[in-house]
Amino acid sequence: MTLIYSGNGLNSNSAPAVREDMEAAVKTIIEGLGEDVEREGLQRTPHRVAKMFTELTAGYRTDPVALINEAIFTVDYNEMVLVRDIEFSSLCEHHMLPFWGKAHVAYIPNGKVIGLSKIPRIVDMFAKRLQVQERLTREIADFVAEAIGASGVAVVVHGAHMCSMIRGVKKANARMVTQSLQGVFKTDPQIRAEFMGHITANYSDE
Ligand SMILES: Nc1nc2c(ncn2[C@@H]2O[C@H](COP(=O)(O)OP(=O)(O)OP(=O)(O)O)[C@@H](O)[C@H]2O)c(=O)[nH]1
Ligand SMILES: [Zn+2]
Repeated sequence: MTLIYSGNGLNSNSAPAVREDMEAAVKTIIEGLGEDVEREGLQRTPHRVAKMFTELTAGYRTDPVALINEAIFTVDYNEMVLVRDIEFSSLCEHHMLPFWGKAHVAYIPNGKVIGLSKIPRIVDMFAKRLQVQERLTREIADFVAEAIGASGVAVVVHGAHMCSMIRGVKKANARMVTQSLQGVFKTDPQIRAEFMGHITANYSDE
């Protein structure tokens, strides 16, 4: 299997060492705020922040082949598969502030299905990077499409962006909705309508 998004081969489970130059950069920011970097509460903050950003960008170090772990199965099923309400958090690439929300990922198989848990793992691999919501949405769809050769893929993402909630335009209630519709989801209005119906439905187990 060839995958378009190759990781750098590192295993995302082993936390990488925190770079000292990142800590120094955080220290510079704290000093720029006029704070005393040596006071007790701030002494380890450069280390904590560098470690935090490394954790929040673990997707750069996720190996996509290890993620899928060959969990692609031949199944005689050619109807929609949908995993909805996948919570995610990411960092906006403009401000490095969080954005978070839910992703809904559907596909129509073409002979192959993918392990259920792999869909949220794919969402996380692309969310844990510096992102814009549009690219996140597109990358999830492209990856699923290529991994299983689906007849169609649909991804809808709802996001709340802290950078426009607590600063700047300060619209705490505004939400961004993005979508990537590929294959039959783009060409067949009925399949698209079924998908939209499933992601807006209230199921009794919720
Ligand atoms: N399209 C898109 N824009 C985003 C996303 N996250 C943040 N932004 C926007 O990126 C833009 C950056 O605009 P700039 O004018 O360069 O930055 P700024 O001066 O901080 O802008 P304001 O947020 O308007 O104060 C802002 O409009 C943000 O709302 C995203 O996921 N997608
Ligand atoms: Zn932002």
